[in-house]
Amino acid sequence: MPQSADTILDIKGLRTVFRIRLGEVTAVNGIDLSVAAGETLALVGESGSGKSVTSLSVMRLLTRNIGVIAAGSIDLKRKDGTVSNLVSLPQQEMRAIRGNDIGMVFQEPMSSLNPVYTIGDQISEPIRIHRGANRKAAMDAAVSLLDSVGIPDARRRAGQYPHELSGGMRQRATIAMALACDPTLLIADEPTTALDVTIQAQVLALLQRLQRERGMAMLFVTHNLGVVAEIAHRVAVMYAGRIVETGPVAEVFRNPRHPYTIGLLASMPKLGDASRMKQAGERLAAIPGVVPSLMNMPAGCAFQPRCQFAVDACRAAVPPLADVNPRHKSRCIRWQEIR
Ligand SMILES: Nc1ncnc2c1ncn2[C@@H]1O[C@H](COP(=O)(O)OP(=O)(O)OP(=O)(O)O)[C@@H](O)[C@H]1O
Ligand code: NI
Repeated sequence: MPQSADTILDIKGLRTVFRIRLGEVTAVNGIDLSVAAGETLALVGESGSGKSVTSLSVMRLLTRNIGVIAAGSIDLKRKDGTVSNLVSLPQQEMRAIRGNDIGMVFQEPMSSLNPVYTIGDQISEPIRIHRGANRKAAMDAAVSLLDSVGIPDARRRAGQYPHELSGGMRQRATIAMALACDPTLLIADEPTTALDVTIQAQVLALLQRLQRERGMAMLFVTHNLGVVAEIAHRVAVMYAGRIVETGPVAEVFRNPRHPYTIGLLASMPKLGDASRMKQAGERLAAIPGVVPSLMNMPAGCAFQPRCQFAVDACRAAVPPLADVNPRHKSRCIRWQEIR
């Protein structure tokens, strides 16, 4: 499918490997993904499927000398309209892109916040660096950002240190920090997983509102299909480093065409049942069997040992990503038969 003019992130053939003592593991094994302006793409899958390694590859935050992008391209349309292939940029240029063209929100807000600086100083810092604003103007911008992410009494909060804020308020502050320079792309990796259930819903709603208002592209990593249904336009389901199904959220949920997606959906708690939604990660174990070890992958389709539909051909070769329709793809040779 041709890329639309407003494609912000365009990943092609990405392969990311880890060179560890026992050898090499391929955590991301040739994935294609694109996210347009104004669109949220969710990456979903069980623990270890390669979601975070994908987002770390885009941010070029892989552990140096251990995690390596071995193949593929990651084109990012930047704020000035130019397109850069992030794979080939030196780290020095990536530092100018992170926090400027790409905003980042992680699971644990304290991983983004420095405990020894006030919230206001931390949010105004990128504004001073990337925009060249003076101290006063940058602080005013930080306070207005804190206000826009729903932090009450923003001026006073800006003068406080991270430990003086609740977990939910801290995550709102990191979101404000991520948005400080008006990024074209927001990458959120499990941004609500560490929060209380009621706070989770509020932070999700906040991210959704900000994504819409700012027309950003958002890459949203989660293991929770309930969250996908709430926030994303399109979904890519990952399994053992590959995308096994992708398409518009409504269509994939209504008409899943990969046995793994069908299993995930079957083990998903009912929507709106917040306390059970939080347990969705554990409940994915409702699919019999376990995710294969990347060091010891099964022959053919990686899901075949757990699949009730598997036939000999599934063990013979890795299935290609087949077109269910131009927007909906499944990496299952039996996609037409399964229900
Ligand atoms: N620093 C590392 N060193 C070696 N291998 C790694 C490293 N980080 C990730 N991996 C490998 O990559 C695989 C995928 O990890 P990743 O963090 O992307 O999973 P994930 O889908 O984000 O799972 P989770 O839902 O638990 O966050 C891991 O199972 C592991 O084999
Ligand atoms: Ni992860």
